[in-house]
Amino acid sequence: MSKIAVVYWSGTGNTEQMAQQVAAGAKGGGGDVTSFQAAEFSADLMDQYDAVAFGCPSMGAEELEEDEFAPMFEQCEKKLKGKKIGLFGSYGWGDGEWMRCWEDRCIDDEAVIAHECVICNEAPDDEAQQACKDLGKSLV
Ligand SMILES: Cc1cc2nc3c(=O)[nH]c(=O)nc-3n(C[C@H](O)[C@H](O)[C@H](O)COP(=O)(O)O)c2cc1C
Repeated sequence: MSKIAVVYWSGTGNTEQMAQQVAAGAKGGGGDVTSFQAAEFSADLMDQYDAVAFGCPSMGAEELEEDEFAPMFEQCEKKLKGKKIGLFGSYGWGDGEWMRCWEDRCIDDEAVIAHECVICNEAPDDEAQQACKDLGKSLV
C-alpha cells in the first residue's frame, strides 16, 4: 500500500481544512495516510513515504510561513528529487504568487509533481475541497 504523508502549516485553519480533504482523497484512493503539522515533520521522515503532500498558506509577502514550515521544507528539498509530491495552500489578498514560486522551486529540485497545485482564497469552497481530494488521490 502506498504510504502518503500530508504535511501542513495553518495559522487560522484554512490550509488545515484543505489538508483534511487531501488526506481524505488519498485514503479514499487506497493510500496509507499520515498527517503531520509542519513542526512534527522533518527531512529524515521523507524516505518512509512514497509521496508527500505539502500545504502552506501565503504568508509574509508571498512567502512560505517562516518559523516552522520554511525551515522544515528547506531540509526536505534535499530529498525531493524523484519524489512524488503535491502542493496546496490558502491565500488572502494576493494572486497566488507564493505558490508559483514554490512550485518552481520544486521543479528545480526535480520533484515529480503529481497534480496541479491547489490554491484557494481563504476557506476552501466545495470546488477547492474537491480539488484537494483529487490531489490526494493522485498521490496514491
Ligand atoms: C502574517 C500574514 C501574512 C500574509 N501574507 C499574505 C500574502 O503575502 N499574500 C496573500 O495572498 N495572503 C497573505 N495572507 C493571508 C493568508 O494567506 C490567508 O488568510 C490564508 O487563508 C491563511 O491560511 P491559514 O488559515 O491556513 O493560516 C497573510 C496572512 C498573515 C496572517
